[in-house]
Amino acid sequence: MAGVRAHALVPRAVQGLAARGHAVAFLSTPRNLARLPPVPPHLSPRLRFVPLPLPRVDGLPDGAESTADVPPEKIELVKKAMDGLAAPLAAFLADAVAAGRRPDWIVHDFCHHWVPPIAGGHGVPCAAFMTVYAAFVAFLGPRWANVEHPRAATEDFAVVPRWIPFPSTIACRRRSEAESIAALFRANASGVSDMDRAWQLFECCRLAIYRSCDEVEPGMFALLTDLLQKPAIPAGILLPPVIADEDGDRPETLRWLDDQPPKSVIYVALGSEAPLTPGILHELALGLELAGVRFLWAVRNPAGMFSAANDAIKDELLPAGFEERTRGRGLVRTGWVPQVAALAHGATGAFLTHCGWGSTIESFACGHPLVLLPFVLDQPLVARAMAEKGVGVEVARDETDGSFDRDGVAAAVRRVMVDEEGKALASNAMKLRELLKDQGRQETYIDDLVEHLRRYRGRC
Ligand SMILES: O=c1ccn([C@@H]2O[C@H](COP(=O)(O)OP(=O)(O)O[C@H]3O[C@H](CO)[C@@H](O)[C@H](O)[C@H]3O)[C@@H](O)[C@H]2O)c(=O)[nH]1
Repeated sequence: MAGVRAHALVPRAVQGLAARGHAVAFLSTPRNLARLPPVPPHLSPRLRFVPLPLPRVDGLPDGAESTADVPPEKIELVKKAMDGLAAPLAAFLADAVAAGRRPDWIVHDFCHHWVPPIAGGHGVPCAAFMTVYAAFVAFLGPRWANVEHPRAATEDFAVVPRWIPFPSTIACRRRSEAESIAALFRANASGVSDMDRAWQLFECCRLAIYRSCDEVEPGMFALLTDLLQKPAIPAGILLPPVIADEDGDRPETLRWLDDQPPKSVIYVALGSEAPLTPGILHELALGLELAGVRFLWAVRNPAGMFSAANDAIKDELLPAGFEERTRGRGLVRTGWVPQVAALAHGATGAFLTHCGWGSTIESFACGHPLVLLPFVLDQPLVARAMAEKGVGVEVARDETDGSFDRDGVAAAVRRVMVDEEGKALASNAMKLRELLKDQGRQETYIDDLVEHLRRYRGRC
């Protein structure tokens, strides 16, 4: 499990298994492991992080190990480099088996289609862990459904797939959205299409685990079980805990929030994979300026979130004079921002999000109304679902080319933060929070997952 996904998931999912008495080895690359929260001492006897150095591939910047470290056009190179971990994983597994420590399961990310054959050679079953919106997996569909109903043109992704048996609005609305999904079906610089990775995985794994739950996506797991012909297990929303003081040092972003009035700030972040151009960042900046509200903006450096010289690059990313004109009511940060803690802060009142599934889930915990600015993959489908739930409004876009402008940003931000409509959105978001805040209920999803792992371990 690479990068930002692991950062969000390790505390609840992996620690949740260790807390139930299971020994867990968490394999990832050194830099991704270093970004993870430390293992609590009471779990350290059962949970260990195992670093597998990432092989070099041409064109991948030094030190890049996750999608957050590279611009969108290099994301496939991260997958290609990750594919080079097949031999180290095989060696790790062979050693474990030889030492009498054969794992009961390997649980892995969607893109590692090479894991099940290696695991199968040692008689170890695999489970795929899907961190995207589960409905998106149903929208993509299994291989057999795509063979029966081929989707060749981008227009084919603008309609609800025939294999969704109940009334649904799940379809792309704009050409740019459909194009990003159609691209998943084509071979890319990693040498394998994303759909081939996912399909090979589904065909070989025994279970598919989803970061979701019935309260958020009712009916979806029965459909996925049916479509993919293997149990679809919701693991719950796996909210990471709020860590506000890292090593006792309160981050500057949180100190800035401490000085703002309650619920006055919109937190702005667009995740790690949205294809951001200077034009997009400028319109977003000018829209925030026009909206006239307080904001905390975690800007992803297009060169990679962890690039050095993060602050120097702001001059290139932002419109001239933007920071001076918004000083006092806005803060822009280009490095890592503790998003979960920023969202949970009392000064934050709304979230402008790209609708990545991780960010969307994190918003549920705080009951924030959303300004929806989706770009690619599952994000447009998540945005539509959030708008249908009445918890957010989407930034207006040109229906043909998908572009947006500062006026659209300002209008959506004001609808959520200033206008009367914002109160209804906030109230709906709080209702959703109430539905999901039952930690006992969320823990039963992990208990059910453990039960499934037990039950399906011996089956072929
Ligand atoms: O400065 C930062 C930047 C990110 N994060 C965290 O990083 C994660 C970002 O995840 P997400 O919101 O899912 O965004 P992406 O990284 O863009 O997610 C990719 O993967 C998701 C599934 O895992 C998909 O839903 C998205 O479409 C795809 O872009 C979240 O937990 C954030 O809290 C921080 O804490 N601080």
